[in-house]
This record gives sequence, C-alpha cells and structure tokens, in this order.
Amino acid sequence: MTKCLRLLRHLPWTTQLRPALVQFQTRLKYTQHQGVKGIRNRKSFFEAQMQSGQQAESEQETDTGNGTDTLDMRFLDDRAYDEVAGGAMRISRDVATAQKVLILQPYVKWAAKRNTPDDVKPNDQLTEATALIHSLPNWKVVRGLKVPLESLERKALFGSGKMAELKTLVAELRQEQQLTCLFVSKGTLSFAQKHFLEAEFRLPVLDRYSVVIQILRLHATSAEARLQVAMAELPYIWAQAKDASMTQTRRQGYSLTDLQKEILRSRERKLRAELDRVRRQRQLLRQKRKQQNYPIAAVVGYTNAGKTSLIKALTVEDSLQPRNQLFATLDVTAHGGFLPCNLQLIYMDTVGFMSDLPTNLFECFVATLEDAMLADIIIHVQDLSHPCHAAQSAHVESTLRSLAFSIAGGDSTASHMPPIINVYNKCDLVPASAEPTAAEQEGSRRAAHRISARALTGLDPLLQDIERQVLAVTGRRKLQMRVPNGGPEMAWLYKNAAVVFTEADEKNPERLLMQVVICQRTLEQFKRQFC
Ligand SMILES: Nc1nc2c(ncn2[C@@H]2O[C@H](COP(=O)(O)OP(=O)(O)OP(=O)(O)O)[C@@H](O)[C@H]2O)c(=O)[nH]1
Ligand SMILES: [Mg+2]
Repeated sequence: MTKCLRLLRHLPWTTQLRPALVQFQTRLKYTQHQGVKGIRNRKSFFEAQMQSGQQAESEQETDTGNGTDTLDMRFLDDRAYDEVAGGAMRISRDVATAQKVLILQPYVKWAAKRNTPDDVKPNDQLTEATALIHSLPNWKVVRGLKVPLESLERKALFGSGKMAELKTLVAELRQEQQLTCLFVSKGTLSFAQKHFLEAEFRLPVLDRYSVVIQILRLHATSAEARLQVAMAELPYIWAQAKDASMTQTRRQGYSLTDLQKEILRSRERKLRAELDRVRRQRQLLRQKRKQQNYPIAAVVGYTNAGKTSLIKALTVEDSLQPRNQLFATLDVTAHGGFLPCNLQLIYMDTVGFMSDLPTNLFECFVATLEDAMLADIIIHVQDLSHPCHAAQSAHVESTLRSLAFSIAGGDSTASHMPPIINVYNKCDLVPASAEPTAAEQEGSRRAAHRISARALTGLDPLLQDIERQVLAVTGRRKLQMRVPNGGPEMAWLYKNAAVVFTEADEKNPERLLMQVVICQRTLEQFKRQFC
C-alpha cells in the first residue's frame, strides 16, 4: 500500500489526480484545541511528542496547567457581567433571538466624491453592513439606507430635517414590519450618540462593533476563540462607560457602579491569565512544528475572500466547511498538504480582516495571528470579484505591516515579514473578456495568481510558486542522489526527506537514482551517517 502511494505521488501533480490520491492518503489536521493531529500517518508520533512537550512545560512552569483543553471557562458564564455588557452593547448574548433590522449607512458627502481605487463607496459599505446582518441567523434586514452627512462626529449624527424623515420611516417600519432595532453602520457610536438616537427612535441602536461582537460570539466555539471574543468585548464596555460618565448620564441609565467595575476588572484579570496560558501553548506548538521541520504557509486575507476554500482545495480536506458568512473562521487551524515535489506543508487558516473596525477589537486575536507572521510564507487571498477588492487588500497589507511591527516590539528595523504570495480568488465570477479593472491593473503591478478555489482553476501554477518560495525561504534544495537499491540509505531518505521521484540507474541496476528535496541540516546528517 505504501509503495502504491509513493508511486502515485511520483505521477505529475494535477488537480484532476488529486481527488483520487486523497482516497488513499489519510490527511489529518492539527488544531489547537483538539490536540495535534499531525500530518499523514504521523499522528500518534506527533501526539506523543506533544504530550512529552506538555509534560516538560508543566514541569518547568508549574502554574501553567495542562493546556487549553483544561482551561477554566466557567467564569465566562456570568449573569452579572452579561447585564453590564448588555447595557453597553444594547443587545443580549442570546444570538438566537430574531431581529428585524433597519440599516443606516452614514457617509460623509465630500469624502464619497473622491475617486481613488482604495476608497470604499457608500454602496459597498451598505452591502458589507447587510452581509454582517445576514451572518446572524434569524436576523433580517428590513431596509438599508445610505445617509449623507456633513460629519460623523455630531452628537445627533443626523441633521434635524434628516432626523424627522428617519423618524417617520422608523414609525412606518415598526408598524408594518415589526422593526426591532437600528444598525448604524459606523465603527463605534459614542455613548452620547447612541443614547440620543435611542431616545429619538425608541429602539435599540447598534454599531459595527457590537454587531461584529455578536457574530464572533456565535462563531466562537473553541475555548480559545471564546476567550478572545470575551476579551474583545471589554474595551468597548469601558469606552462606553467612560463616555457615559463624561456626559453625566447616571440619571440617563448607563454608568457603572463600583461593583460592576470590579466585575469587569476581575473578568479581565481571569481572561488575561487564561489567554497567557493559550499564548504559551501556541509558542510550544510552534516550537514543536519547527522541530518537525515542516514548512508553514499562513493563509490570510479579508473576511469571506475564500481562505478556507483555498486550503480545502489545496489539501482536499473534507472537514473544512467554507461558509458564505463574515468571520466564519475564528480559530487558527493547521492543515497538512503536499507540494508538487512531495514535500509536506502546513497551511494555517486564519481569522479574516475587516476595515472600519476599531483596532482593539482585533488586538485580542493577535496571539493567533502571530502564528501567521512567524510562518515561512504568507498567502494573501483576495476576492477579485469584490468591487472593493483594491481597498480590501490595501487594508490587509497595512494590518500585516502593523502586526509585524508590534510583534517586533515596536522596532521597525527588526520587524520581519515573510514573503507574500498574492492570490486573486473567485475568478470564475469575473468575466474573462471584461476590461481590466483598477484592481486588476493594480494586480498586474504586483503579480498575483488568478484562481478559483471553487472551480479549482489556476491551482497548479500557484502550487509551483508556493513550492519555489518555500524551498528558497527554508533553504531546501532539490538533489539527485544515487543510492544502493533497497539499502538503508534509500529507507533513510524516504523517512527524512521528500522524495520527488525515483528511477533505476541504467548504468548500474543495483543503484537507484532518487530526486529528493532536502534541507542542509538533514543533508549533513545523511553524510555523517552514510558517507
Ligand atoms: N464563486 C466562488 N465562490 C467562492 C470561491 N472561493 C470561495 N467562495 C465562496 O466564498 C464564501 C466564503 O468562503 P470561505 O472560504 O469561507 O472564506 P474565508 O476567507 O475563509 O472567510 P472567513 O473565514 O469568514 O474570513 C463561501 O461561500 C465560498 O463558497 C471561488 O473561487 N468562487
Ligand atoms: Mg474561513
């Protein structure tokens, strides 16, 4: 069986062949939370290593416990905290509650007239706001409106004429369609703005921060993701409370008592302690992967660009479920795949980025994104069919740069970014004959692979490029070696290097020609042992 597999892998690597291969290969997945599942048939080996690693860590650091599986999550379910959070976010933790939403997309009139490719138009903002609401089950958009404004900072947000118009509309929608809340699609509304609008409309008013938190709460199923989302809620609550106390709204309903402040502080302390534990756990896993010497490719990109779909296409991993929802992936998971040269590679799936969100919302996910920044290469997946493609990729690139900067401890000279491979996904949705858009012109300057993760097109050249970059960055080389046929050298190379192909030596039938991909360290080991 193993021989058969090897033979199969020596055949040219084509997308058509891949599904057939998959039936034979046991592709296993590693996740932070379910323990390490390793790659190919090395699961038990990797798990044994993990256990010994965990033991070593708990021997060294007795206060760290036994990893994320034993995280104490009970404190997350805290009614007193939920009340405080609900007061700030205007929405309960219960995501199952049906909501009928009116979306108001405010935009600054003069800014909307600018016409650079990186500018997101109000129409596109409204589409993104609608997608946010549709990411929550049982939430329906009753109507979406763009509202031109002079500035987004006024306390009333809208002028008096606009306000009267909106009030009439809200009253109508309440009667006809049982409207339950308003979503003002702006990063955060100040407490004063929210309070004022709620008094006028007599309905709860949500901003982007609170809607995104609600989506994250829904999609966070693993222990780590739940901790991170819980942490992401706190800066928002503190900011709202600070704003409320400045506007002296004790009488108006939202200010924190000393007891509530203590509830928040103690929750923050516990969350920090648990997240530190998660971080150490991640570092340990990174070390293990380094020891295993598997090259790692982090797949990053704007939310819904198709990161999970691409990994699924490259690894043919059945368990991966791409979903047409924003922030579908909240856990960094690793998936084993093969490069054309037969080298095993780990693809890391990551949480998607989104613009117009306060940075502290994503600060909590930095620990997971660190994995991406410390990978050997980054694959930046972009949705070419999206009208704001250029703005989205510019946002991802600048976030990556600032992540690299913060990981380097704020030292710009030390900040390091792995090589980036740009991938334009969803090409099946872009008419081939269409005039090149601004985004595409931008792309031709930056050399990107045009693929469709759904239609499985363009993947072979992409894999070739990934291979080229991985070999270069990890110092691996392709070598032709002549070894005794069936000898220990051959077995050693199969075990420790990636064998691209083998063929009998025509001049000497007792010898075998092996093309292998090998790193310098492994080559030295080989020489020590056999030469
Ligand atoms: N038409 C088309 N749809 C695609 C393609 N790739 C992905 N999709 C769809 O786009 C949606 C999002 O795909 P995902 O792979 O979940 O995107 P993601 O980047 O992982 O999203 P998040 O995890 O939410 O950040 C799904 O409905 C996919 O089926 C493609 O090449 N063509
Ligand atoms: Mg995903």
